[in-house]
Amino acid sequence: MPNVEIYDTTLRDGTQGEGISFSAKDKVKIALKLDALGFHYVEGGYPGSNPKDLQFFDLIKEHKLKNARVTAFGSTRRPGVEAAGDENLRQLVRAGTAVATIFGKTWDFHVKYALQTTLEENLRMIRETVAYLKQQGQEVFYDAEHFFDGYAANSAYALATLRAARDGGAARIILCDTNGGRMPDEIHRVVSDVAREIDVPLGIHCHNDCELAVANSLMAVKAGVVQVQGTINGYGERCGNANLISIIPSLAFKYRVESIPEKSLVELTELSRFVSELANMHPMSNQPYVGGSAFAHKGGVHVSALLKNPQTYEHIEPERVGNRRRVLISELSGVSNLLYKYQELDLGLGIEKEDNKKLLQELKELENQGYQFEGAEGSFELRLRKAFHGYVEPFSLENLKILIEMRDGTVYSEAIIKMNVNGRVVHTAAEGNGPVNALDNALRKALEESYPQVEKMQLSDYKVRVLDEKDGTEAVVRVLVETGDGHCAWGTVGVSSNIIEASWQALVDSIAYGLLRLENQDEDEAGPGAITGVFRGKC
Ligand SMILES: CC(=O)SCCNC(=O)CCNC(=O)[C@H](O)C(C)(C)COP(=O)(O)OP(=O)(O)OC[C@H]1O[C@@H](n2cnc3c(N)ncnc32)[C@H](O)[C@@H]1OP(=O)(O)O
Ligand SMILES: CC(=O)C(=O)O
Repeated sequence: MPNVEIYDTTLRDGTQGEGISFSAKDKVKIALKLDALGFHYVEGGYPGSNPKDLQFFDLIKEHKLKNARVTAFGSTRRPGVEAAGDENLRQLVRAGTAVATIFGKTWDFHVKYALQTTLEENLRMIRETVAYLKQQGQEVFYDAEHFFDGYAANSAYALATLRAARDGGAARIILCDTNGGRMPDEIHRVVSDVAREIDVPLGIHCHNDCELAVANSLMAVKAGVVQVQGTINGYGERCGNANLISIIPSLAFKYRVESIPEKSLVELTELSRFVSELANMHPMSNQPYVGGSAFAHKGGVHVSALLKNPQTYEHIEPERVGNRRRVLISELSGVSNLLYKYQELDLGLGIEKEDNKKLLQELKELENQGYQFEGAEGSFELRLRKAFHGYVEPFSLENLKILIEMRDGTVYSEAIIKMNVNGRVVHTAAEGNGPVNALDNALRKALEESYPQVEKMQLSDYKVRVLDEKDGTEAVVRVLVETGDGHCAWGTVGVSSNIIEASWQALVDSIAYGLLRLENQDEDEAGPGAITGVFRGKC
């Protein structure tokens, strides 16, 4: 038995978040993933709301889940009708889940204004709905909506609503901070009070409107709840729900409270990214535990200590949640950042202290001009190799011409380049959707005979940032390019007051770095003695 059950509502409350919508099939994929990781409950949707949620409940029946119990969500019956005649409840029963979770009103203010019924009728609605669903063979969880607001306004009535749920036969009563406005000390005090009054196992469901949903959920566990409801990445209505991706490792590592099996914790980073991918949301880089920046170290002072002992600036080892440590190169770096990178890239042997200081100064000077190596590890490594390992790009530009022509209202772009590729002069031209695309096409064309591998490299992101807007169209721009080969991705940078030149620098670095990666991969395969492990980027 776990100490705390994890109840995931990504597929219901998560989809109440702005911009979040899953297809029925994607919902099934998420449910199966949560099941595989040992989540205890997966709330699949609101069957009384829409056909897609009903479809999910049909689809999920085709799968045998190993750990999770699927639950369906709905409300208490409408005022003045029989539970058996309520359309929402009919759909809830039709969903055919072992568990039904219903929400009901706790706050007298809501009963009066939202339901527009009497306090007594609300108590009957709660008790009769729970009892009816139980009679239909479902285990019933009762979500006490606005519990903490209701308790603050009229604690006697709020407790009476919980007793109505208990009398109807609820198996769990979940206290909800629906508006997300309550503070952690209050949550602890109120949950402790309720635990003394109500003899049904309690749960917690918090929203994040004061950025406290995780803290409030942890306080509720401290006060004795056995179930925590929340969503992956904290998706949900308004500012979101309690983020299970933070709650689960905090329970495990900070409080030694078991929830999902310990072996699943290393999968949390992957789970977070899997769900953000299906939700079509950018992963949040500063997300605790699993974000790309959660263990990214930038300040030289931090990196210096980290090299001596990682615990100096990390609250846990990143690998425990499937994340990894990163060190960034920037104007805030010290020599320690370089030393860390050398270790990471197996490149540092024999570099003198003075040379490190010189390279660091050069990097800081370049950052002052507008370069940014944080997102351009490819460009950084090329500089490192040029400075200390005699690296020379296998190609160089001799001549470049860009033609832009407006014909019959359409703009045509063409790039003509003359290059030296491995000592051979190559002259090519290519068209493109715009001058940068034409440039990219011409560069690839020039290289394709000597380096057919270039075909595998695709530009996956291209960002231009104007560095000093007040200079208008004369301003210096920074171009950041991300390139991938279907397996890994790497960033490169270019800076100039001419956007074409900045783009060219970033493109050249992207291809040169891609070739270097492949070359070293081949050498890796060639066996011991080869230069190893060049790339540590996003794979
Ligand atoms: C705290 C939460 O997050 S609860 C979950 C909220 N989630 C959603 O609302 C998403 C899904 N919702 C829906 O698809 C729709 O709102 C439906 C199908 C549930 C209802 O649609 P409609 O019948 O058109 O009603 P509408 O959405 O306009 O209003 C909600 C109704 O539910 C009633 N209601 C609200 N809470 C409860 C409750 N606990 N028990 C019974 N009725 C309730 C409201 O009083 C209102 O009734 P009214 O139409 O008589 O004024
Ligand atoms: C039940 C629910 O989603 C809430 O109270 O926020």
